Amino acid sequence: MDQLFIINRYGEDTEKTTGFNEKRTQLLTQLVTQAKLRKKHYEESSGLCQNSEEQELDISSEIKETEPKDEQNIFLEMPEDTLTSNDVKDKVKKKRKRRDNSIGEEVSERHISESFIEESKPERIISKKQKITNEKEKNEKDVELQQDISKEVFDESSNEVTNTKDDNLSEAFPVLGEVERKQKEKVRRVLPDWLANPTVITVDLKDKETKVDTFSGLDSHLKQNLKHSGIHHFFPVQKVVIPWLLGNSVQQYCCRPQDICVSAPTGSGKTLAFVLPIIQALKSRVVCRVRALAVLPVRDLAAQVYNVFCSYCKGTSLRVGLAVGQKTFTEEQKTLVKQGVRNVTSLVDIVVATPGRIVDHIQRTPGFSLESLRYLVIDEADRMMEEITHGWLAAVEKAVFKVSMTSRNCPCTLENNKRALSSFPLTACTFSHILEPLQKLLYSATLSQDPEKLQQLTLFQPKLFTSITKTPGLDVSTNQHERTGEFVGKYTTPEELKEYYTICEPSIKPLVVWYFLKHKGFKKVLCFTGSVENTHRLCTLLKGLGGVMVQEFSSGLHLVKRKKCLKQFSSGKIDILVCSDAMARGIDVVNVDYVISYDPPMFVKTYIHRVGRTARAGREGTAITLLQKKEVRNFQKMLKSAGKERVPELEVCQTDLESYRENYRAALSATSKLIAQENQQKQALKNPGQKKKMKLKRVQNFKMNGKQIKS
Ligand SMILES: Nc1ncnc2c1ncn2[C@@H]1O[C@H](COP(=O)(O)OP(=O)(O)OP(=O)(O)O)[C@@H](O)[C@H]1O
Repeated sequence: MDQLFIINRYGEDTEKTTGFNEKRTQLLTQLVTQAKLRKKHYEESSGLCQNSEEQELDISSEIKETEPKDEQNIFLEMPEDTLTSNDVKDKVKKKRKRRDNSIGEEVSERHISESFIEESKPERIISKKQKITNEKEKNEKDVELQQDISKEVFDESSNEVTNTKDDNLSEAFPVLGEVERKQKEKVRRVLPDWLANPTVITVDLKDKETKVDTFSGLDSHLKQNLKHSGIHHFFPVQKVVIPWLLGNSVQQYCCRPQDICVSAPTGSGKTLAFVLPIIQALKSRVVCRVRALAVLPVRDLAAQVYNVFCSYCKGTSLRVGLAVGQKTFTEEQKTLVKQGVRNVTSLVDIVVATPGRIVDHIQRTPGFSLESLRYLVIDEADRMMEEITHGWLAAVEKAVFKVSMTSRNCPCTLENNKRALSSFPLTACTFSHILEPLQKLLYSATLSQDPEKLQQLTLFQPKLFTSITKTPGLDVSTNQHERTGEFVGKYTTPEELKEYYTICEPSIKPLVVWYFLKHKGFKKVLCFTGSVENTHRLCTLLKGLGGVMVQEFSSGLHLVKRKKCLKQFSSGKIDILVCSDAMARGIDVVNVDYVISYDPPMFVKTYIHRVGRTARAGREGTAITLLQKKEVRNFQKMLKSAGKERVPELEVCQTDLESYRENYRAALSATSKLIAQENQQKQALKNPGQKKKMKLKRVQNFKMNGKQIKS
């Protein structure tokens, strides 16, 4: 733009200015001689800066002569090349002053560039003028001459720059520090030793090597319960973690057992990997006290784990409690503790809870004690770490270590707690509960390695069990963490999972989902949307399209209804369950064949948990993500960050879709009307006046209908 402007400006000015050609020729001749002089001068390489300044001032005074009368206006708009001689002088002075004040590497850099600017200013003006003359053919010769000069001068200038840098500048301006800028090396994450050197488990769920019958360490009633549940072989994560925990279950009087973190793919049987060893370790307890606490992020997950504990505790005297806020607080209190005449006793050995509710009981349920807690299970550990800021773990630990942290781990320090013990009669039982150490067991399919978050968990000598699959092309080398900064098998997905993406415009996404069901015959589909609103809208639209059994699954549904819904889905009565991400984590829905991500997941963890609802326990499963064309790159990038190969595209035949378009349009308009009506009703319910009117209307309708029925 500048250049264009100058050309125009000079073009106009030259026409206005008389005798321009003569002056230009004079100027050019002057420049040739100056350039030659300078060349000579540079060769001698002395007094360079002074020289250039003089020349600059000479030339700028020449320029002033050629400038138009309307100087002020032009000054406002003009680039600095065309300033008047006084301005140029001022500028040169200012620059020199600034330059003198500056230090370090900046000094030398700025000086080099400024000296270049100073030297080349007149030449640049000339080269711009040259363009004007180029337009006018009569000055062709001048142009050629001028080009030669410019080239010569430019060559000299560049020579000068290097020369200046080498010789004169270093003398004139002392260079402090290095001029060269080194490229910063990327900061590489160094994992703590326990994350960098985990126990690696190869997850092959089809491996039938470890039979339940021959597995040592578990009681016969547990084995019976396993068989009742149709489990005859242990999955790899169970095969490794259960014996390790059982080995630790024997009380160690002088040392606290290591805490563990288990990272294994979705549906690989992590729940039984803590349920079985806990039951086995506690089954011979004498006094009923809370000895195991499993904390899960949401009510449904807690209820699921509670059911697993209950079914495997059959045949033992162990009792399990649930604290998730499903019942009223008083009702829940009654299931956890019993108020006696003189004291309060625990009614449960194992408690499954959500973080908020357990804190409530610690604070408000008299006699609810965690002082005997032996196992603290943190399932969906990465999600639970996010909740830690709410202080649930601190509250639990405070309740656990009420006696004193050291006395729990080492009897040698009991001396220090004489005062605490003096209020109790000393029995074997008193000592046993004090000596029970606490062990934290963390489980997740997407375990976080954020040191800050892990730090908050206050793990004791943690040990990591991680899983890898035998997928070809997967990097499973033991020093992988050195290159990627992540522990081996951080985001492992089931081997049986097939992943695809489908490109489609947002406007036809519902049609594509319907097409999969109706045209491709997909059954037992879980469809994830990004919000509860989208869930409702899609569900209504699919119902409108007809021909498929659709059900909405959201946190708005009552727990009983949700259970019923899942049952119907597993038995095949429902073709597609539309849900939000509330359902993505941990929920074990039997027989999900397809997972469709209607709205693409925002985070890789969300993706892993969503697709993990299928291909569970060694079954086959398919996951399809609906994407716009522009989203594909980011999606692939996200999966790459999880160590996955490129996911292939599943194309939808457009001509097949076309045949359903008419039907789709009708369903769309019906859906928007329906949703508008629903919104109106919701608004009306918010307004008390309207609420009364609607109630009256309903009563009237009811009376009318009653009369009609009677007649
Ligand atoms: N050894 C086994 N043999 C057959 N099925 C098993 C075995 N162990 C667990 N299962 C079944 O596998 C399914 C998934 O188990 P589980 O819910 O424990 O997985 P998970 O690893 O916790 O998954 P997520 O990370 O999604 O919570 C359950 O239905 C469970 O009954």
